[in-house]
Amino acid sequence: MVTTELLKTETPKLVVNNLNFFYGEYKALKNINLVIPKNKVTAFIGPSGCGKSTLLRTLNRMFELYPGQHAEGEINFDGENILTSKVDISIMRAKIGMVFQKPTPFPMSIYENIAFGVRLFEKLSKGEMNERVEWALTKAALWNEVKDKLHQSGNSLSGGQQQRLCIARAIAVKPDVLLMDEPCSALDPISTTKVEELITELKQDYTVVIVTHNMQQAARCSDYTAYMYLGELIEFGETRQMFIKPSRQETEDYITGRFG
Ligand SMILES: Nc1ncnc2c1ncn2[C@@H]1O[C@H](COP(=O)(O)OP(=O)(O)OP(=O)(O)O)[C@@H](O)[C@H]1O
Repeated sequence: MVTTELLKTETPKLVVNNLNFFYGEYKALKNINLVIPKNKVTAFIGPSGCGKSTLLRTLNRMFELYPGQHAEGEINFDGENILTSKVDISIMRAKIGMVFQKPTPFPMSIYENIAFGVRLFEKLSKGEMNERVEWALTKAALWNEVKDKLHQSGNSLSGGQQQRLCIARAIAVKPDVLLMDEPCSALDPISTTKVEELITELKQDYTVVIVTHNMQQAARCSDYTAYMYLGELIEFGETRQMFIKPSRQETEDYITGRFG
């Protein structure tokens, strides 16, 4: 129902149909059906262990890096099911980029952190690469802080700057979708505000999906929210609506802190 309403106003970017996910025998996602709208921020919320990160990692097949994990069903990305074996995984992961909970700069310079991934996909001249590095760092609201020290190690930056560097790295390969797994949980309040502002700006160009434990963060940053519990999608809808008047009692109990 919500999906039908949503499709009247939004363009779907990712469409999840009958998705089940298994860690070995354990079924961690149960028949998930969900539409992620284009150029919007969608938040996954729910109590610890409900499957938020699992769902996020399924959206670009990140789980395949680990043995014994598999997904069944469909995840249509601009109409192509990315769970089929025909898909070129490295191209798909460049289109559906990921930012992790802990900032993970590569052990190389700030400049190389950006250029490294770009070189895997494109052959740019030195001048074009310089432009791309500046563009990505500007988009990630980091350029002014690092433009005079591009050849210093990425690890020399503060935690908040490192996380923006990781966002710049993901953006540099020109993805369509950015998946963010609790991107602010290792950051101080000022860095968190910067990254939240950045997320709001990024949706002009990208579709953003964010996992968060922080209700206020979901309310501040997202347009749509999915509430999950025990591997099931309980409710999905407009964030404003869900926080004012959720349609399910379970969602209300979680949002108001009565549960979880
Ligand atoms: N590598 C794994 N092997 C086996 N089970 C796992 C693995 N990772 C997660 N699980 C289980 O899958 C379920 C969903 O976990 P997931 O990490 O997706 O939840 P989450 O909602 O992101 O939790 P949190 O908010 O605590 O990060 C949990 O029951 C968890 O114990």
